[in-house]
Amino acid sequence: MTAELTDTAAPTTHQGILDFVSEVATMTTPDRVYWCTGSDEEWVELTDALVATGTFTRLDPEKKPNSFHAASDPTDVARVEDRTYICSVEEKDAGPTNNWMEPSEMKDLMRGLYAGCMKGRTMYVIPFVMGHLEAEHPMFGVEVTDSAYVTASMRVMARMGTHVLEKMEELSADFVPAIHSVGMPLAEGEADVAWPCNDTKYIVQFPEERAIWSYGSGYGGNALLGKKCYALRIASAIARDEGWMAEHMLILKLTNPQQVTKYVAAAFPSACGKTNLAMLEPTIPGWKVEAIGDDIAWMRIGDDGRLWAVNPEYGFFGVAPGTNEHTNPNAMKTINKGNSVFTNVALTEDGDVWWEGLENMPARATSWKGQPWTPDSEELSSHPNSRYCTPIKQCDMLAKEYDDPRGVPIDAILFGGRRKTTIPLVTEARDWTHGTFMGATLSSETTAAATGAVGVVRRDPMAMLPFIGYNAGDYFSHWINMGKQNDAAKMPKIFYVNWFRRDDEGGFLWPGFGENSRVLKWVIDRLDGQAAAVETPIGHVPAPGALDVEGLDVTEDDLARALAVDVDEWKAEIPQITEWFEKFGDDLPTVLWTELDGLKARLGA
Ligand SMILES: Nc1nc2c(ncn2[C@@H]2O[C@H](COP(=O)(O)OP(=O)(O)OP(=O)(O)O)[C@@H](O)[C@H]2O)c(=O)[nH]1
Ligand SMILES: O=C([O-])CC(=O)C(=O)O
Ligand SMILES: [Mn+2]
Repeated sequence: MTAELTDTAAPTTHQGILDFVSEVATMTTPDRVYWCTGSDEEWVELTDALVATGTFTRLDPEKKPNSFHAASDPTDVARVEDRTYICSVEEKDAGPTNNWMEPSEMKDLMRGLYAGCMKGRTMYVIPFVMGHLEAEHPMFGVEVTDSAYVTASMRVMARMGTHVLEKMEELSADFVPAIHSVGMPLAEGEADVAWPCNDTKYIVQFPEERAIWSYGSGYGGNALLGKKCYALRIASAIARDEGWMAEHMLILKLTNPQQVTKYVAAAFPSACGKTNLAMLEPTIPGWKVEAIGDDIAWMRIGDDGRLWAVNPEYGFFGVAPGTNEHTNPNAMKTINKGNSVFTNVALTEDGDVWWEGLENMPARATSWKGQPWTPDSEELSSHPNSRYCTPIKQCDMLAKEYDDPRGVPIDAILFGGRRKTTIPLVTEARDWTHGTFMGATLSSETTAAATGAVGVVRRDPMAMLPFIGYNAGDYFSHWINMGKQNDAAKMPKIFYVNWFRRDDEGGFLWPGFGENSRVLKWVIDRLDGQAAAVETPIGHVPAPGALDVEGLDVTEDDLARALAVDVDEWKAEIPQITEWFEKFGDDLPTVLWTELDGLKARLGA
């Protein structure tokens, strides 16, 4: 580490922060403590140091200015859901979908792991705020980490630095203390490796205490603790207590040819299309999409009784493979401006990055594993969960409302998953409770965003399965109550979409990406009753001819199959939903059983 980034004296009088930092330093014994400022000089020093240790490779500034390639340890590539715990005081408060351990037992165990774990390293102190610093109740955090990579990434993903620390001091603010260590202390004189980590991993949330302890991984949601750990797991517990919602949702602004504006939030599981939808380029003339968020939405009832959403993040942590000028031109423009970190993609000979699905396949490259790669190689050049980390402000199509601490009033919520069968392109819920049923029974094939088997259908309620920071049965009740306690007419309408239905040969029935604007149009037109729908056992679907398919290159047969409600496929779903609901015992709101009974009756099941 360069001389500049060493032992900065504590730049705050906030006693809670001072105590937290000194307690962690005493436990983990770093060689140095560095308080992050968020300055440009700090970025230069951090990234220079990361280049010096071999973690970063600087990309050609002509292609990607001020940008870097990183390759993780091949065992540390995604969120580790089996190592993720909700350590509530009572086991039942973690519910049947979370791993649990008694908090003091977990703390004893982790204190053992943390003891001396930062030896030989610098401990970075990152004061950050999720959401706006000017919010009515700013949501502060302090992450301490022994990873310069995490520090550089947190600078992109969250508002952080001296101005945040000063505000915390001014308000004597509460904050979420978040401890992160890669779990690889260095002995005297021992050389570091490019991606330190530990085979033992724990990603732990203490929901009552509002604290996060993470150990052993340097990757993504395991390590950038403002994201999944705070803005979803801890925030969902806070939101339940305070009557708001923390959801795994993109937020977009949609403007129609008559300049009428609507706001849509959408919950899809990891690697199921949130970033792509948030940055969509409509294929239908006169329509415009602007992005507000691509992963997380915090939603509160406003004075007007509507549900207002903000994106608490400051950057995009997007899936690289599949991203290209056709599927997501706006992501390409954003990353091409530079100031980005690319992890686990291929490095080309001319100092750029490449991944599967990107244009201009190189004749030779270095794979994410550091091996020579050519188009004939059997292995992929990039890990399927490789990511770009890029500042949100670089996105030209970011809506101006992103900067408004009040957020935007949501008109429609979409749930969606990755299903080869059964789930039609789009279905409208009858009401909020039915929409909650759709969300609670959401299913999707697993992806590479988490370790474990890929392509297995699992229930992923509201796309929050790995992120609900408390009992999922109580979470469903909270959803139901949000509808009951507020003016139903002002709550968003709920829809269920599936871009991933397949034909018999395994091809997608629906072209997706920009063409999804046609579905958004139907959704928006439904809000004021302009688009026709037919009632089916599972909800309202577009009436024949109601979906705008002008100029769309899809056969009538494929379109019909994408939209079809197949009663037999749905009957097969019933035992799975029943089994899923039974997991929650008495904690499942009875109205969800009533919804299931209604569905069964309508299907004749
Ligand atoms: N077939 C098809 N694939 C899509 C569509 N939208 C996105 N994808 C693919 O799905 C993968 C993940 O898309 P993202 O938009 O990054 O997913 P995400 O939900 O933001 O993922 P996380 O960042 O993990 O939360 C990429 O490989 C995309 O190319 C679509 O409409 N149709
Ligand atoms: O958390 C991560 O590592 C990446 C992400 O956005 C997700 O998995 O939903
Ligand atoms: Mn995500």
